[in-house]
Amino acid sequence: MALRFHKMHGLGNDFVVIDAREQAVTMTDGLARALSDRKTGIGCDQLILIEPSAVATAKMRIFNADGGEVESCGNATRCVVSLLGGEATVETLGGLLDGRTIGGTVSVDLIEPRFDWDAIPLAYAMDTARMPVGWDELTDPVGVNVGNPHVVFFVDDVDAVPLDILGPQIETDPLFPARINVNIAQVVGPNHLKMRTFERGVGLTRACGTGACATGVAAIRRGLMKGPVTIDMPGGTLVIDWAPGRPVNMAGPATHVFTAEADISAFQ
Ligand SMILES: N[C@H](CCC[C@H](N)C(=O)O)C(=O)O
Repeated sequence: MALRFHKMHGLGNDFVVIDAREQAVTMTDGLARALSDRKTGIGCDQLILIEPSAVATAKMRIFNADGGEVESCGNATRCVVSLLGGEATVETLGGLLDGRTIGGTVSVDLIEPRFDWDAIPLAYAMDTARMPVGWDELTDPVGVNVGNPHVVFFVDDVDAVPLDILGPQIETDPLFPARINVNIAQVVGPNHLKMRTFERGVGLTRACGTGACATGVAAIRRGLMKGPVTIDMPGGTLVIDWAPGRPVNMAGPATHVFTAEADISAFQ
């Protein structure tokens, strides 16, 4: 079966984007995992499917590298908005997301963040502004759902944290019944953060759009700063804006690397 796909990325968080409105594609967790594999497949952090929508410009389905379908993906949303002509409403499991292109930057409104323990979700009630939990040097995090679940730890030096070791422990802790995206952040200036993410279902990525949104919201909610917040990740910088009662906004680049066609019958 010939499959046409776009290889894209948002600050190095990379995607295989398949437009299922123009070709018949039956995506399964197994096929998503196989295509995402960097050694035996095409290779990406997330596999993205564009489908028709009755309520938006298009529907976007998101499959992590482990094959699991999830609610939201900020960097991929910018890529899909740019593919759809630079202005679009994108339907996801995490909500309807409005995006527009301003200069070379794609700006997307995610949802209004949710902080209730059972909206993160957590396995039991606790204050999500200062969660009384810890894993080695990572303690006292903020829990927030921006369409998908995130925990945010503030640390003195993000580069000194063994996130490759602590990330998987936290991601799969029973406290998080849907697992969790793990973010660590360091204040490097007024309204300026440096952060790294261990993503649910993927691992360490060069950038995480929803992670940056969750981290910017967490810093503002903690009173560390006000929006807009500049956030530096290993793959580059996003600007996050939010105030209580509003959707969180993320602005940054979307890169279309190439379009190709592949015979994927070996995967079926
Ligand atoms: N790993 C995330 C999905 C992708 C998030 C990230 N790539 C982004 O840009 O938001 C999750 O399981 O919720």
